[in-house]
Amino acid sequence: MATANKNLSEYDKNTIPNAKNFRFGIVVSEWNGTITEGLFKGAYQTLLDNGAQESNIIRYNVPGSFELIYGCKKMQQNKVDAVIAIGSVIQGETKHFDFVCKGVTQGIKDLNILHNVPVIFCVLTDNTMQQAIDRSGGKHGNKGTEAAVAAIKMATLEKQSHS
Ligand SMILES: Nc1c(NC[C@H](O)[C@H](O)[C@H](O)CO)[nH]c(=O)[nH]c1=O
Ligand SMILES: CC(=O)[C@@H](O)COP(=O)(O)O
Repeated sequence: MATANKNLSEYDKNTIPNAKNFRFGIVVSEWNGTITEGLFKGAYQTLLDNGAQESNIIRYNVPGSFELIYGCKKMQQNKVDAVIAIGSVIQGETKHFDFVCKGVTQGIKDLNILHNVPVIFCVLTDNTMQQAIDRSGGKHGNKGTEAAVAAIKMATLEKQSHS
């Protein structure tokens, strides 16, 4: 289902475990900063809305989405229960968009395989700035909200897998 048919900010609060005992890391790319800050605000507020404590949310900044891989690897070492990787990649004139998107996708996938701390993919890969605006608090909602819900669910899964 395309995002256009599903608002990214909509979720059933009754299906979300309470996050009060979890620690979260959020790694934010500085490229397209107005977009990534919107994504961060959505994710941060959703974590708080579902019981997370401000003192249990750690933020790192990295220059661009490609550096999310290293930043998330370091965040995984912070005794957090889940990591959210936030970036905004927007198509330019060249194929660089393809390499950045593929690189960060593969890198975050690898981190989920190599370490037992889930890393949530909150990286917008848009053709235009308007598409990014629409998905970071605009008409299609906020992918940061979606990512925070995923982070809480995956932190819960990881905890259950040890019990
Ligand atoms: N064009 C975008 C980039 N490019 C920068 C790379 O992510 C990386 O920081 C650079 O290649 C140095 O390693 N990054 C984004 O996040 N968004 C873009 O649209
Ligand atoms: C995703 C990118 O790296 C891209 O925005 C850079 O723009 P360009 O392809 O015009 O160099």
